[in-house]
Amino acid sequence: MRSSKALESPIFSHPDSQLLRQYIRRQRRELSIHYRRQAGHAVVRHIRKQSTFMHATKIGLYIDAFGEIPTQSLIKLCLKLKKSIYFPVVIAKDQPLAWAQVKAKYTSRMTSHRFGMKQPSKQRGLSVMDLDVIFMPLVAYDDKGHRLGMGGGFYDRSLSRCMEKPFNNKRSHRQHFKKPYRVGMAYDFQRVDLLETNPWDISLHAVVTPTQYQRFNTVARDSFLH
Ligand SMILES: Nc1nc2c(c(=O)[nH]1)N(C=O)[C@@H](CNc1ccc(C(=O)N[C@@H](CCC(=O)O)C(=O)O)cc1)CN2
Ligand SMILES: Nc1ncnc2c1ncn2[C@@H]1O[C@H](COP(=O)(O)OP(=O)(O)OP(=O)(O)O)[C@@H](O)[C@H]1O
Repeated sequence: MRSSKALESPIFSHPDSQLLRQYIRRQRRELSIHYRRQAGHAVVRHIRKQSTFMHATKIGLYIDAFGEIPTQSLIKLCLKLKKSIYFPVVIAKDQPLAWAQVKAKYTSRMTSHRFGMKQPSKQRGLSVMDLDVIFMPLVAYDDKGHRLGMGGGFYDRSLSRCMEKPFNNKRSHRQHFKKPYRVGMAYDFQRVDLLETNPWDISLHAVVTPTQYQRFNTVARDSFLH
């Protein structure tokens, strides 16, 4: 797919997160279903080459809404590779997400949440730190791996628990990160020059777009925190 340049409008050099959210969410909503589907296939072609993904067992995904990168192809791949897949469940506004496991016929056990997305009907599940890799929706990201989400703080709130603890996975030559490995899913136009950051923000290990799989230098930051 064609790459698009990062947004360079002056209003984003000291970005107002709310304005940026509105701007990118509108762009995302206007994409055709065909364009979105192609993007969903394209990201999978990058993901399947990643050893972190191929070695992972428990994968956190999302059910796309709001024009996000579709996850259907990724779900199919995970199931084909016999991985266990988990979807986020919003329990309450100030609570971390619960991660409910979903098997092949996942569509029958979903409910619509009033925020606008579908989620598993189950109100219980794993904690995010039990997952090996988590694919996260996002509104914008920058080259340092900062992530801007929908503004609910759900991912940051959930992931903050992992950052408080020492390395919670057995470290091998392959695993120099704190579980879960955090991968953002984005269209290329969601990259911005520099995002405004907050103390609670938890950055990404990598981002996958239709044109590339980009790793960030998050390892050093993870290590400082234990
Ligand atoms: N597909 C998907 N699922 C997800 C997320 C996401 O970003 N995408 N989340 C990531 O955190 C959590 C849900 N977070 C959300 C936070 C805010 C809004 C939101 O602003 N929704 C409405 C207004 C809601 C209201 O009526 O109060 C809107 O679209 O304007 C939606 C989801 C968990 N599941
Ligand atoms: N670790 C945390 N503990 C308590 N509150 C938090 C934490 N992380 C975020 N929040 C709260 O969530 C609110 C929204 O945060 P932010 O704008 O960074 O969300 P976001 O990353 O865009 O959303 P999401 O992660 O759901 O996609 C903030 O006002 C903040 O007070």
